[in-house]
Amino acid sequence: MSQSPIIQFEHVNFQYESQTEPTLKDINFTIQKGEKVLIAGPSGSGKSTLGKILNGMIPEDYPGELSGNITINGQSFNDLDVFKLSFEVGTVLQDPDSQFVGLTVAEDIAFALENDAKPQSEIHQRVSDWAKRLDVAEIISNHPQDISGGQKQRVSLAGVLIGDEPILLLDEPLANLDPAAGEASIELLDHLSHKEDLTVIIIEHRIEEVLHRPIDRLLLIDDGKLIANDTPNQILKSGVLTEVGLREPLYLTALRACGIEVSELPEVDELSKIELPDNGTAVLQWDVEHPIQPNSDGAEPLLEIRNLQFNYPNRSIFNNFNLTINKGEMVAIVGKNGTGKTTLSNLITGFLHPNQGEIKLAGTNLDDLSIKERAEHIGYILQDPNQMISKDMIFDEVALGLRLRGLDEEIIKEKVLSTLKVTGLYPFRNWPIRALSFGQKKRVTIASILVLDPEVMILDEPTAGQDLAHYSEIMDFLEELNRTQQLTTIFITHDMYLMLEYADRAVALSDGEIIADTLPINVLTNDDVVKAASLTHTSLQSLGTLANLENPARFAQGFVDYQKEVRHHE
Ligand SMILES: Nc1ncnc2c1ncn2[C@@H]1O[C@H](COP(=O)(O)OP(=O)(O)OP(=O)(O)O)[C@@H](O)[C@H]1O
Ligand SMILES: Nc1ncnc2c1ncn2[C@@H]1O[C@H](COP(=O)(O)OP(=O)(O)OP(=O)(O)O)[C@@H](O)[C@H]1O
Repeated sequence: MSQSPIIQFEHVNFQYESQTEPTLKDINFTIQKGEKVLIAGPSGSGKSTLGKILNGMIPEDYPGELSGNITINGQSFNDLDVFKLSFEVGTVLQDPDSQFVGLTVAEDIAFALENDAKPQSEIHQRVSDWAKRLDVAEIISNHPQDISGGQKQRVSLAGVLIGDEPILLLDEPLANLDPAAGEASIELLDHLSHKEDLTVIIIEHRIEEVLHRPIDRLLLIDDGKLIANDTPNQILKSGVLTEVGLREPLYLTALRACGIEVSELPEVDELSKIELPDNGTAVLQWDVEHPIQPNSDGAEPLLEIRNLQFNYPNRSIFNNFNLTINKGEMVAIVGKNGTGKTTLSNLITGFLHPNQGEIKLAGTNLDDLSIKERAEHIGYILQDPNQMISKDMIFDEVALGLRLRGLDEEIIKEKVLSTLKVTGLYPFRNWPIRALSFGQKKRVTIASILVLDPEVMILDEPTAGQDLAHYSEIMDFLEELNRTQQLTTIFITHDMYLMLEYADRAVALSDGEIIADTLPINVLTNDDVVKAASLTHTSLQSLGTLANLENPARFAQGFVDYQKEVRHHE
């Protein structure tokens, strides 16, 4: 890494036109050429706002008051417009949908090169190389809307990496990727940054996943201020991440729970660098003292899928698929990007129709119900909140379904406000939705379904883009509904901790087939399933292995359960 600044912020403030307070306050930092920097911070702290300044969307698309000095690759920000900046900064946005310009995946990946008027043969070659590297070659002719969420993320990554800009900015690049693909992307970025002197800036909540490969520096933002700017090692030791409501790597939380003084260990930013005091006796002792509680199962079938067959015009997804979800269960559906999880949800909610087979809810064949009637019973939260939102104001969005049901306005108000409270949105009740961060928008969509009291909730990646505090708030709330009202909950997730923490059953899919249907922990103990479903082991398991425990996976589950217990008592 050469010591020459590529990005410099001096006393930068930014206030959106519609806000009364600045969103970024006196931000100062320098990023050197070739550095790999992680920007983290709670939801709504201003991370994406900072990203939007870097790529010129602020002030171009989001007007407001920007002050201070910014230099990018030796040029003053004042001399750079969005067009000029696009040669300096390649961006992968948080919401890949808003970035697609081509009619096919291939066109989309090629866009930057077409713009540079590169020869067609070179474009072809490079598109096909990048498509292979990001595992999207198979869907290269699809329309960008006709691919899965994780595939969209990979396509936008390919479309940016192909452009060769000196600075790469990625806003939540891991949000929709399956765990194995997430690791692969981080490895790819690491490889590129070593080889090509590329400066990489990653905005992410998922700190542990980003630290899968070394990061030079971590910038921590809280409430619009830069509160830490240091090596990951120093920041992790300080414990500041949990103080601002972010999730530190779980192996560190586990070490602290075992009574090990993390701040006294020399290097903690990789589990493999940690030398456990007394050969891990403290971990062993903790493990013995915390046996896991067996789950009780009550089996009253609620949702029954029988002999389901479904294909898209050019692709078969399900062939004789069978699954029963029982009343009151909290089920996680996990598996590789593009394996059919969202398709399955769309078949249940009626947005798609099976070619063969049937889906029943409490004995009623869902084919007999319209989408609207199904929606009375089954709430569906999409991966991308922007696809669900139709109103300008938060209150109106959450009230929409109740108004369609013709309820009295007083009752609507009461229900909406109480739902806004439990979803943590009450302070924003009079805000326009466009002034919310991505994570906050996601909560609005959850609120707008919860307010309708469904019997089954299907959530596609409920916690993607959420910081730990909001993630726990939403999931604890769903869990409480599940416990007290027996609300059957199915969630699709790529987050292995989420699965361990909240699901009482996990269904792992691969190529449209169920390859495991068992307790979450059993999914992670079976190496064949982990591989086929593109999952990863958790660092808690690796810590268990490091401490020579007999059953490291059981330790992981024990610790996750323990943490939840502790949180409930706080
Ligand atoms: N278009 C906008 N207009 C007005 N205010 C906005 C706009 N976008 C964001 N904000 C304000 O800036 C704050 C920070 O938003 P930003 O998207 O930068 O947060 P973030 O840290 O990236 O959050 P998340 O992790 O949830 O995506 C929001 O809470 C909101 O107050
Ligand atoms: N409208 C469509 N037309 C054709 N193929 C589609 C369409 N929608 C999805 N596909 C393909 O069907 C497969 C399953 O997609 P689906 O969205 O169900 O996957 P997923 O398991 O939810 O993935 P992810 O984890 O990335 O969200 C993918 O290979 C995708 O490219």
